[in-house]
Amino acid sequence: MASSPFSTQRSIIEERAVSGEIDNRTEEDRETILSVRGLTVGFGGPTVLENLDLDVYRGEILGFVGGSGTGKSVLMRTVLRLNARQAGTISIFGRDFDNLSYEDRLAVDMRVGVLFQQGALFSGLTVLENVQVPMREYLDLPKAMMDDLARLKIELVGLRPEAAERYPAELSGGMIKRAALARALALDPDLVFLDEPTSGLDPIGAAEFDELIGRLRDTLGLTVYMVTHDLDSLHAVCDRIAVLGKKKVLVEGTLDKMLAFDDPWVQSYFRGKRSRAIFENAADGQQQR
Ligand SMILES: Nc1ncnc2c1ncn2[C@@H]1O[C@H](COP(=O)(O)OP(=O)(O)OP(=O)(O)O)[C@@H](O)[C@H]1O
Repeated sequence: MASSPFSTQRSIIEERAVSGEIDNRTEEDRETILSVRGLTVGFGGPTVLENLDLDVYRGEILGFVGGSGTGKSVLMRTVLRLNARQAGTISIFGRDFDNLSYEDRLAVDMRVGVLFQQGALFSGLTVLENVQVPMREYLDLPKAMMDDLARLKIELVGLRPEAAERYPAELSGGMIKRAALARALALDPDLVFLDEPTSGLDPIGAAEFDELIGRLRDTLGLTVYMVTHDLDSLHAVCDRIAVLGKKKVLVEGTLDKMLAFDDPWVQSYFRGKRSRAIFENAADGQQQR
């Protein structure tokens, strides 16, 4: 839903609340929004991903982690059809991508937003114009309407209205991430991919960004696929974690499952000094409440 540029954020929230999309569903009735099966990707040499399976469920924030160079970006780019694959199927919104017509692919693309690492804003365009890039690509709207919609998105991500007229070089790191998020939300997507959204932000900026992601998921019913190295983000906003290793999804589930999983990388990542500090502080905070 929500691909119409005419729907306001309020109506989206109301529709989703009425339709029961924003609720606490049990595991059994989770709707799979993205399903990857048997995915193999390589670039001529050894494969980067091999026979990988992954499901992403509607309304969740999935945190995707893994050692450097394990293929997190390759997986995301392959799902977005920016990389070729040697084998495997990708179903999105319940439809196998390989069997879609050109028009259906465009319709699927409109329901997906992407925030690339470093924001990837066009330096020669203002924030407003950057947010309008997907609108120009997919929609045929009068300029005044695109301006209104872009300003709405800019407000939605917590940027001040004046930011609309600024160029990327005039923005702080946190503002760039927010502007890139506004662009990812330009077409009211159902699913957003975020590639290391908090990298390069200071801890306060990163925490604010996490809070924004959580709030957008809660209010818009977004599904979020977030590649991250940020343990704070995993703890603060992710409902589920997936770990990439040995060319596939090594383990997925809750933090408790990660802590119990017998693998050297998973153990050092989730039981390292820094992780212990984050998780123990959080546990103390909960006990004191
Ligand atoms: N277009 C490409 N051509 C050849 N090799 C590639 C290409 N894209 C990625 N790779 C290789 O695939 C492997 C996985 O890269 P990828 O960028 O997905 O890792 P990552 O898990 O995202 O790492 P990081 O956390 O450091 O960003 C690397 O060895 C990389 O060199």
